[in-house]
Amino acid sequence: MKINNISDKRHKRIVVKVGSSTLTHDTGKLNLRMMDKIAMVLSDIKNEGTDVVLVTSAAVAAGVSKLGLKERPKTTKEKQAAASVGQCELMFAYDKVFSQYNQTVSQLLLTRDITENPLLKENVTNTFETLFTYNVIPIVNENDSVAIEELVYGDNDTLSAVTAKIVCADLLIILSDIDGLYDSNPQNNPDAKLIPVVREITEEIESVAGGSQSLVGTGGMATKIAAAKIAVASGIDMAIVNGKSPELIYDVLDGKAVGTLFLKKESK
Ligand SMILES: Nc1ncnc2c1ncn2[C@@H]1O[C@H](COP(=O)(O)OP(=O)(O)O)[C@@H](O)[C@H]1O
Ligand SMILES: N[C@@H](CCC(=O)OP(=O)(O)O)C(=O)O
Repeated sequence: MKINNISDKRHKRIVVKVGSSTLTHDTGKLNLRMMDKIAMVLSDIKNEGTDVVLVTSAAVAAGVSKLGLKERPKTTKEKQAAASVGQCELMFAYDKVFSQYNQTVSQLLLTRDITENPLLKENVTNTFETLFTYNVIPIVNENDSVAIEELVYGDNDTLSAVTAKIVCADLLIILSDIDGLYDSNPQNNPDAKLIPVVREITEEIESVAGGSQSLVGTGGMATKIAAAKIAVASGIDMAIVNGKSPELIYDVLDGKAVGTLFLKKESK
């Protein structure tokens, strides 16, 4: 069933965000099979002629594992150091999996306040646009050594919406550890029901979106709603789907009823 007009136009540019819980095993180590699946789908979509940006988390998780730490650090400086180690590991793994599909990737470490500084915004925009002309898939994470606030609150969801706004994407897809937004947190309520389409982000929608309960994820649904607000206000549709099946990205592009879709103002 087609639930939206997303598939009526060809997508010129999409941003896909994937969180730490999707990218790591319960052991805390990187889930390489998952990274491979994501690389395959995104490379395929790129081959169709759509510009793709990947916003990724999991630098801290990868660093914790590589440093052999027993648990995720509590202090900001330890998280920053772990992210610094883990970001190398993460990009090394992405470079390898994307190379299998003949795709060149690049790394951009951003802070979400870049839109507030015209010079920084112009520099970042120029970098993205030039990378697109080279047919590169840019891979974005927070600059965790610089953006202390974001590391503390852990919120790559907002950064993905800011990125989608900067590159003027048509669509932002957030891959989560859950099927989408429910009318209450399914971890606490087994009767919770999936909300397939959100046409307006009301107070009621905001009130059902809680925090994260995972050991590695941080933002929960609350930060995804914050991201959706930025996206829809910027004329960008946003979808939340389960990251366990990256093939769902094709379904979103085809306008099928998967996950939760937040419609931009003009689509209502
Ligand atoms: N209303 C809700 N619907 C769905 N998930 C919710 C809701 N409220 C809170 N959550 C929590 O948000 C989590 C998803 O966010 P998060 O833990 O940050 O993972 P990820 O980084 O994979 O997106 C869910 O697993 C769930 O525990
Ligand atoms: N930027 C950091 C933290 C971001 C974070 O935890 O976000 P998420 O996993 O999407 O809730 C990292 O890469 O580990």
